Amino acid sequence: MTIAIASDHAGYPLKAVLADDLRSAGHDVRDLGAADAVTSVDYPDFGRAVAETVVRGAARFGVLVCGTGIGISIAANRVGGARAALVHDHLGARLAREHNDANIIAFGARVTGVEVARDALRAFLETDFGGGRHAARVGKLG
Ligand SMILES: O=C(CO)[C@H](O)[C@H](O)COP(=O)(O)O
Repeated sequence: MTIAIASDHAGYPLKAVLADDLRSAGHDVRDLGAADAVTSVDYPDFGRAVAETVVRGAARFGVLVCGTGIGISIAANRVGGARAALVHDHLGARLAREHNDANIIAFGARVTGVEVARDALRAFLETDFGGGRHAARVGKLG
């Protein structure tokens, strides 16, 4: 599937690992930046870019990384139709899909270990939305 990914400078090292994993798994990865870990950039630009790409249907899912994951997920969620979940572990990743139909997963590279993030991303992509009682709730998100 097509997956859009982006980070700021703080998230760049983890983004690079996750993008490699996605390519190895056969996904079409659209890397929207940042270009490196040394040039200081602004996380809202990258959160918005991935969210707009997902919402217009050019990618099925988005992956975002900044230092904490907080700023970049806030930015993504300012785009209507984006449901960005800041995730710290496997269970959160699974439930973000199953309960919230999240279409973007966000990580904090300064707070979440690389292997935890890799495992959480796999769980996110392997889990379908549960529907049922969750559908009306997600509908209320707008
Ligand atoms: O986590 C973040 C936003 O939520 C940013 O990655 C963080 O604020 C960047 O900080 P600095 O410019 O000091 O590297």
